Amino acid sequence: MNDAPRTYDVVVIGAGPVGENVAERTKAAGLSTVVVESELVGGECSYWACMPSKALLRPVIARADARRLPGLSQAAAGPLDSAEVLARRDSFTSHWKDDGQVGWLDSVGIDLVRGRGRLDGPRRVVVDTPGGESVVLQARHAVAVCTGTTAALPDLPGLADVEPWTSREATSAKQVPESLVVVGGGVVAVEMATAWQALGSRVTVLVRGRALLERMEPFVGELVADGLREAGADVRFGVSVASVLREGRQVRVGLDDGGELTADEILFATGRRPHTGGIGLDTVGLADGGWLDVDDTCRVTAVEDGWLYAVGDVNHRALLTHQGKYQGRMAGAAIAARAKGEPVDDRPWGAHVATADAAAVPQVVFTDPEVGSVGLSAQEAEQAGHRVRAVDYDLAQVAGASLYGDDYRGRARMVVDLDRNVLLGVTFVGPGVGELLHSATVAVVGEVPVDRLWHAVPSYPTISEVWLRLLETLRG
Ligand SMILES: Cc1cc2nc3c(=O)[nH]c(=O)nc-3n(C[C@H](O)[C@H](O)[C@H](O)COP(=O)(O)OP(=O)(O)OC[C@H]3O[C@@H](n4cnc5c(N)ncnc54)[C@H](O)[C@@H]3O)c2cc1C
Ligand SMILES: NC(=O)c1ccc[n+]([C@@H]2O[C@H](COP(=O)([O-])OP(=O)(O)OC[C@H]3O[C@@H](n4cnc5c(N)ncnc54)[C@H](O)[C@@H]3O)[C@@H](O)[C@H]2O)c1
Repeated sequence: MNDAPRTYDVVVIGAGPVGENVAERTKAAGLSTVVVESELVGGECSYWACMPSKALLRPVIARADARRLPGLSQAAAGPLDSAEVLARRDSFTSHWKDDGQVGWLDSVGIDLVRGRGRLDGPRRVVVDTPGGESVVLQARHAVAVCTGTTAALPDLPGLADVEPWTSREATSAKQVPESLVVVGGGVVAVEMATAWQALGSRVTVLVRGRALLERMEPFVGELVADGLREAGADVRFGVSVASVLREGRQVRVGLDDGGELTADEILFATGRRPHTGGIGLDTVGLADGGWLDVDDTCRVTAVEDGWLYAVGDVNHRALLTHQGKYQGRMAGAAIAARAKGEPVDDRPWGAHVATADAAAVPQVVFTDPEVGSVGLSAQEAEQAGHRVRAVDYDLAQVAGASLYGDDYRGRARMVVDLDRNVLLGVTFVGPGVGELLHSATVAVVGEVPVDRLWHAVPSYPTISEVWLRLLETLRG
């Protein structure tokens, strides 16, 4: 053990997208900063989540769009070249090598210590390196825990022997299984079912509840389920896995309704758990393995003296890369302000708080049809005590949408706060809506009065004209 501590202003544990952003902000503010990483710099997002999944999905969605256009549909009628799709996916993960991201850390002057970091009392981090050494890091001002999440698996006897797919295998598999069972009805389930079905697997989706994407507006799950079924997937609701057994190359899956399935692989897309086990939380008075509660500057509320921050997935505010990076920018700025004795602007929407986490989290789901949503659903808004009106519009009635593809199907909803005359949430479902979402995010975050939205004129003939139709529907 190398006991002599190396002292930095800021120590960041975990170099995923969020840890990188915290470090970038504190370093840019003139604070010496070190990041600790146990696997690959860039984190889950770069190698086993956002990037590989979207690289798999992009050709799937492009082909689906092409198939809706006479003159092009014939050319897009054939199967995807799965080898080419997987090869392009591999290039987007830099073949699971992090040299590029390490080069970026070097270029901005952030130090990297490879190994598993753990807290060892206030402001002190011990890193167990791959070479068996221990490196001690002492923070003058702050430690930021940015260790993310791992897949949560259900407690099924014999599950480990089956070697199930998690999001890691679903995004990095080198071959297309002939058949795949997907368990879960969340974002990972619907995106990965979309990808592997299009790449040639026979996909069965097992949803224990009654809908897909349950946290979104109810019509979202219905349209995504229709899309999956039309693509050939078998989507079943109200069914859970009761047993699993690997027999040769097949997995035998017993269902709680007495049914049985066999498939080459089974993917559990059943949520996430925090990557906080064994990272020394107990040495600073916190429970091992839990989510970390933070204030709006991402400072851990239960720790004295305010030196510990938890940023990104690990604080459970919004499990999304863009939202975690936003938290990273805010927390990094707050750490720097506090270190320099400067005022911290922690009023809502201030320079040092992640206010949007509660009011305006945007998310795009890359299925066919795509989904884009921001802010509160109508049900969430009502439960929060707002007096709201949900305004719906059939996207097929928008000229730009019908030009986008024949037999266009989609829907839009805006949730209007009737007392303040602003939008609390917006949801779009339909081909090509992902790039539309930021207009809604700006409207919600900016609390743009509905009367002023009338002056934001959408270009003709784009899908964005749905904004005008929603306003007309609201006015009656
Ligand atoms: C299949 C899938 C697809 C997704 N797609 C999207 C998407 O399209 N858009 C989107 O916004 N979000 C997406 N997400 C969510 C996104 O991946 C996460 O929100 C994001 O990765 C969180 O970033 P993070 O930095 O908090 O954590 P992570 O990316 O998990 O990074 C944490 C890092 O900490 C390291 N670490 C952990 N423990 C230690 C330790 N003790 N010492 C040192 N290092 C440690 C890990 O090795 C890792 O590198 C997806 C998730 C999945 C599973
Ligand atoms: N495009 C994107 O933005 C994107 C893509 C993928 C993932 N993500 C993020 O990653 C996070 C994780 O996604 P996820 O889909 O793994 O989690 P999730 O929480 O969104 O969905 C989990 C699903 O599994 C089901 N489930 C949980 N336990 C189960 C069990 N024991 N048996 C059967 N079903 C069970 C739940 O009912 C739910 O349908 C999400 O918060 C999401 O925001 C984002």
